[in-house]
Amino acid sequence: MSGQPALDIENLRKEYDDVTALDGVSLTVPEGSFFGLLGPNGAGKTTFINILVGLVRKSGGTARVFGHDVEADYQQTRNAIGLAPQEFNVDRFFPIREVLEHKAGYHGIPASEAKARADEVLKQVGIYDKRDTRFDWLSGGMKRRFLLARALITDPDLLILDEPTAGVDVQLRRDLWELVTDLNDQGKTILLTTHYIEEAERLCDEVAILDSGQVRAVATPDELKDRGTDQIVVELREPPATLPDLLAGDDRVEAIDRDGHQLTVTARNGGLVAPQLVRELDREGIEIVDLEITRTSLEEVFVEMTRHDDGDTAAGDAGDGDSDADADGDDSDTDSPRAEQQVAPDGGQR
Ligand SMILES: Nc1ncnc2c1ncn2[C@@H]1O[C@H](COP(=O)(O)OP(=O)(O)OP(=O)(O)O)[C@@H](O)[C@H]1O
Repeated sequence: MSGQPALDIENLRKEYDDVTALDGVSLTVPEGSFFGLLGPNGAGKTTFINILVGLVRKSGGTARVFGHDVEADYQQTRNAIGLAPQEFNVDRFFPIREVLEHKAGYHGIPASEAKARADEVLKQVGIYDKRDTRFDWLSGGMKRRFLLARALITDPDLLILDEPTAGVDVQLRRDLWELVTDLNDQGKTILLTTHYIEEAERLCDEVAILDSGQVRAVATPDELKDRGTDQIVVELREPPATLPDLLAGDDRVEAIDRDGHQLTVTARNGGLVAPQLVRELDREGIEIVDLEITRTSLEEVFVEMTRHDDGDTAAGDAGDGDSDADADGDDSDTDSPRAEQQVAPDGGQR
């Protein structure tokens, strides 16, 4: 335990010519947490990650990883992070165990230990029997597992997973969820970016919603859902022609609509409003036949928060998992990353 937050980000900015990718992002990610970074395409998630791993130089603000400044203390920062990127930027010509050994060597792990470590992480992600296979020959799901193995080779304290389940089938997604949950239980801090809202909801203690380079909210998935509105739909047996004034003065209630025998109440915290509604109807002698509460989904809250004035929302992005990030953020892989600039270990730009 370092005693420092895994991420301590203040007023982080990044401009690419006339595009502002990060517009004053401040965030704290506690050590040991499972933190989600959600945002529509172009929100700035990849830029944020690339700054952490030294692939993109920030334009302003500060970013610290377990207390290490990402630029001044590049090597310590980089050694603390394991990144599983979206793109398959892997050396395709060597057996995957060798790829892992090279990467371990790059991070200063002696050759004698590197092999054992490579075997260990391959077993951990369930592809040990493929150790002598080239990356290109792995199935899509195994490739995702391999990226995770590569991120784990240095036993990092912070694991960054950039769309780890993009394009994988349901079974593998569940396997990967189990794996990363175990890693988090073992003490690793996890930063996850995802388009799958269900994934964030299941896995994350806390999520930040990033939109147009700004943090719109940081909260637990449940807290975010509480910000949305729920619907309480009540079927009444013999309602009077005119209903009494229900839930008067309750500022959680946004609307009450009646359609024949059906009453629909739109309210925040529907689960808490419903008992009051039942009491009031009972007091008025109006019998309830059926009552159903539909909770707002995290996806609805997300769409609402990232809705733009032009009507463009993040909704179309949910689930497509398609992006063009391309870096695992160190020099140990031969394929060059799509970074606009790279920050060298000495803090200069490559
Ligand atoms: N190297 C670059 N040069 C110029 N503009 C860039 C560069 N990289 C990113 N951008 C722009 O910065 C903004 C943020 O992009 P970024 O890739 O960080 O978003 P993202 O949230 O990761 O999106 P996605 O979900 O599609 O991966 C976008 O407008 C993008 O076009």
